Amino acid sequence: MGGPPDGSPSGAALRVRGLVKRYGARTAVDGLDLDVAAGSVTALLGPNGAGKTSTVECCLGLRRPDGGSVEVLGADVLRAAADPDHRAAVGAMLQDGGLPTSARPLRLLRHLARLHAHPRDVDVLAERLGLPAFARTSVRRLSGGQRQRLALAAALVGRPRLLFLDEPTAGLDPAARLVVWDLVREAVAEGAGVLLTTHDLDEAERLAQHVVIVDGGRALATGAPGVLTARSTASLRFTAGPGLDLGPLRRALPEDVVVSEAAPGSYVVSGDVDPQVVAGVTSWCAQRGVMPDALSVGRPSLEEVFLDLTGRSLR
Ligand SMILES: Nc1ncnc2c1ncn2[C@@H]1O[C@H](COP(=O)(O)OP(=O)(O)OP(=O)(O)O)[C@@H](O)[C@H]1O
Repeated sequence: MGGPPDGSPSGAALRVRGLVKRYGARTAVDGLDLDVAAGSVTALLGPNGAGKTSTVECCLGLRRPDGGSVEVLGADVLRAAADPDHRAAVGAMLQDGGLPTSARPLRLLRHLARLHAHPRDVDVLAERLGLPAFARTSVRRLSGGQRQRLALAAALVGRPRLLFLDEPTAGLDPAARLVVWDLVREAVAEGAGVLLTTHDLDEAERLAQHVVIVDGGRALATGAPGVLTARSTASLRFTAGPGLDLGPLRRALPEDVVVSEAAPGSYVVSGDVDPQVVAGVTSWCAQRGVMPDALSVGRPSLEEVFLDLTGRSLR
């Protein structure tokens, strides 16, 4: 058996061009482009039904695309899926696990490690993910979070050069989340390319160098998290009692400035927010005896950019 494939000459771990996936009359993925560079994380973000899972399944060779191309470590995905060396170089942690239900966690990990040329140290990996606490429990009896930690260990144990992580920290406690993030960063530092699907924008901002926001199977925006947030204009936010009458404030501000109560007691002033607008808001507060709390002016978070683009929240 040869070593793991080195990837394409460009260093791309994954290259997707014009991907189309249809289920009967429904088009789940509609001409999507996607890149994962070696040694980096690309986050695929989108609301429910956006086409993320279909995309990942096409990239893993689990579904045949209806159009476009998918290159995995420099080879066409369907050829790569049929080649054991390529398969060994790709790790995946999927929502429905795919772990054998009668297996015991540590025995399963040791078995998987033996299938790879340069596996991670099973005991160290298991310890970090807290697997020894349920080493004797069969997969079918594990809790959701335990199964997830085992699935991540199984995806990482062979030191994959391309790693698919589908909501890796959903439902994990905060301490386990930090461990998962550390493990992902370590895999990336060793040169792995990671495609991360997540509903957690904080996770995307922390881990990803590149973000693709999808909806309706199409990319609505792509770029570094900082670039995506910098594209949007600054807004002013403050909290105060809910239900303030915003009519007089709207009339006091320029027409292109939008004032809204995004959630009860949480106010957003967006548009061309300049010093005059800030002064207009604070003097309106002063006239009404309103003490604005947590008043800030700044670029929106990735979460707000996402909401603007898709009109939907991720959660
Ligand atoms: N096997 C299937 N047969 C028919 N339609 C499907 C199938 N799988 C997915 N779809 C449809 O394709 C669209 C995209 O689904 P997909 O699961 O790829 O989205 P997603 O972004 O992963 O969603 P979620 O965040 O809810 O997991 C949806 O409209 C879904 O109903």
